[in-house]
Amino acid sequence: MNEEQVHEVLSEVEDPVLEDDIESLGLVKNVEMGEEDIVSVSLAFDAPHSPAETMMAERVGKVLANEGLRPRLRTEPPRIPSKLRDIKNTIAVTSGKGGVGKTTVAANLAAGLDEMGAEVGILDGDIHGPNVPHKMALEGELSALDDKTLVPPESNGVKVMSLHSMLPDGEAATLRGPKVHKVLDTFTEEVEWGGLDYLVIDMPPGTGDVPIWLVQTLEVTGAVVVTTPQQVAVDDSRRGVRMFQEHDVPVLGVVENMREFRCTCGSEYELFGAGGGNSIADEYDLPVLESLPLSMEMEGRNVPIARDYDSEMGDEMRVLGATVADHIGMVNRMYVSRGRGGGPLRASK
Ligand SMILES: Nc1ncnc2c1ncn2[C@@H]1O[C@H](COP(=O)(O)OP(=O)(O)OP(=O)(O)O)[C@@H](O)[C@H]1O
Repeated sequence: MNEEQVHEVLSEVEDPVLEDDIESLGLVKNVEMGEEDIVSVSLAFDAPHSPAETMMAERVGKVLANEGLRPRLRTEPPRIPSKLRDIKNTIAVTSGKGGVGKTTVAANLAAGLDEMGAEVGILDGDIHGPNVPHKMALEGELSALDDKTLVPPESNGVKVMSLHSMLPDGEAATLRGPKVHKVLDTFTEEVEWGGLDYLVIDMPPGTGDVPIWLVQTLEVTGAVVVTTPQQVAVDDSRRGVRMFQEHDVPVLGVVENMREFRCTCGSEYELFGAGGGNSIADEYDLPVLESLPLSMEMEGRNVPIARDYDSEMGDEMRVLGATVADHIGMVNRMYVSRGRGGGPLRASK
């Protein structure tokens, strides 16, 4: 079999999200026949552990094996330029309003992706109220390799970079002007992440100077917008969606948090109304990535519930990790096949 025939065989593999075959989408970057029926195929996949990309890679392996070939698969990143060294994908988690669970979702997204086997970091971009360390029990402290390189502490394998680790308690809230910019520069230039599949950024709430600086400076792969069902939270989230769209950052979808109160007695109550997540998702043609209950299990936790395999909420947070990875993969593959911003971001599920 020659390389052209291999390409033909590969056109049997469908991308279930983009609804076309991987050859037509331009996702097969290179095919090389080697000795003893070994065929090396390089695919433009860059969302490690995404269920959709894992499934497509398995299918590629299968169709080639059916032809008597011995496939060796490689992935070739789509090369969306990144300001941060060694980071494949950056995911901004944002909310229009404080207190809706943005940090909780960011911490659990990071933990959920880590549970899938990915290399993950989290950047606490909420510099005036850095809360990430409280939600992720840290092992060790921030250390320095030299005067220009900081090594973040870890939480169960997730690297955590927060202003909280750099400043005495309470000092972050008083940072102003040039000092804020110095801190932001440190975050982007001096942290040794050591090769990540995903960096989750817990964005400051709202659409002020700092979030806009982060969006402009870090080449964000995709954004997740967290809202509660109330109308005020939804109104504020709209501004968040628009901020990302204005800076050409794909919004992956909406997470609706505190949808209803789930009591340990088994009953459910809609304390904050209903439908907020759906209304913003419909308005901007975005998917609802996950709809999470208000759960008593979240009380006083310092380890993300995504680590807990006995909890229903833990299952939901891990599903969120897989869904977000799939949407990041979709953004990257769309970038390869249609160019950035080339089409609506709704997965066909
Ligand atoms: N689904 C949930 N069920 C119960 N409690 C929750 C849920 N999500 C978040 N919380 C709790 O709500 C509080 C606010 O959450 P969190 O700090 O994540 O919000 P935030 O949007 O990041 O707020 P801020 O803008 O103040 O940083 C925390 O005490 C958190 O434990």
